[in-house]
Amino acid sequence: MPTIHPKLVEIVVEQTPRAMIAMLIVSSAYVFIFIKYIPLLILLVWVVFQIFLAASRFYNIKMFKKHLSQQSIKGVKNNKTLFIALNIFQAVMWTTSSILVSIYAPPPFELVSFVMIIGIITAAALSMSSLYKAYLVFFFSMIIPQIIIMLYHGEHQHISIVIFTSIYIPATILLSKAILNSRISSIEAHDELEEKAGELHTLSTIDSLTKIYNRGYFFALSNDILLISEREKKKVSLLMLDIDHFKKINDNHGHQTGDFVLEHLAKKIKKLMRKSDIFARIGGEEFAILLNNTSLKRAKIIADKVRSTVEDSVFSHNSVPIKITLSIGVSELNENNCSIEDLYKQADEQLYRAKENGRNRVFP
Ligand SMILES: Nc1nc2c(ncn2[C@@H]2O[C@H](COP(=O)(O)OP(=O)(O)OP(=O)(O)O)[C@@H](O)[C@H]2O)c(=O)[nH]1
Repeated sequence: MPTIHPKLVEIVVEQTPRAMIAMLIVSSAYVFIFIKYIPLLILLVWVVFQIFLAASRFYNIKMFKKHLSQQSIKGVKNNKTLFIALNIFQAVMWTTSSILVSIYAPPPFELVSFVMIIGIITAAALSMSSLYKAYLVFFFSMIIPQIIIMLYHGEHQHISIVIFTSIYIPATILLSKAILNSRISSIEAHDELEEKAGELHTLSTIDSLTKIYNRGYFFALSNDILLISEREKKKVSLLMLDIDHFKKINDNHGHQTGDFVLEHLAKKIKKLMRKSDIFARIGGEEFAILLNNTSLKRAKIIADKVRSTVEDSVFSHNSVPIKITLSIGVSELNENNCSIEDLYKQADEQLYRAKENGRNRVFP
């Protein structure tokens, strides 16, 4: 059985309170028109039932909303069943109103009552079409008794109305189906747009090989973090990491092995980082880590931990063991290095020194 899109249910939930208010207005108009003819006690009982029904529907909608937000499948299913049951009850109430008119009011008031019911059914197409089956149940529970009442009166004008109603039935069903289809298309378009936006966000922020942040996003994110850290007077450090002699890995084992090493190195380093650290691939075999709330002294300890972990690791690709080392440059946020570009420039210079001093080391 196909499941109904939760957004369709949400539309019904949103529109029902408005439909209920309209229903109470029509009920008041009915009382105002027919108080002259229908005995007060009967009318009072009818009104009490209508109010009870409105309260039950409001309560059901409230629970519907709650279960939707809790994503409770069983709760939503129960609310949907109750929604249909209450609509049938509502149809019974309006049929009763027409029967009362037929009994107590003089002709042609049965026609006034008929027009009122047709108006309710048409307006309900707007609020209920999203739950199409529920609308069909409501539609037929409302229209069939009306046809029977018209046939019961049996005059030429009543038969004429039944003839027009039989044309009106498929037209209204088509109208409600069209409303449903247009809502489904707009929901689908919206979902597709959200999905595309998500994909675009990933493409613009994540490096496709290593699945960590890319250069552009690293600078954008780091800029924001530096602004907050400066305001809160917190220390921030930057590590620039570069694989030593990476070219040799590509040359000796092939580009695919090089890619494998980059991907698994990123995974290994990520495990060593805190959630608040910003880890990114800056380009080629170069990575950066922005360490939040971390002094230069502490950053050097972290850098050396990363360096020694990588030195001790073996990256096995197609049963070929690959060993690599890292050179790491470290810089700290201070009055001379106050932008991410300054921090990056200084860490890059320190990285150059780490390379010059023999590689597989942290500088300073
Ligand atoms: N497999 C693979 N290799 C890459 C990628 N990006 C850059 N490289 C390679 O990384 C190597 C970098 O070489 P170099 O800049 O000479 O640096 P290095 O060999 O690591 O030497 P040092 O940095 O001086 O220790 C080049 O061979 C690039 O082709 C990539 O995405 N995948």
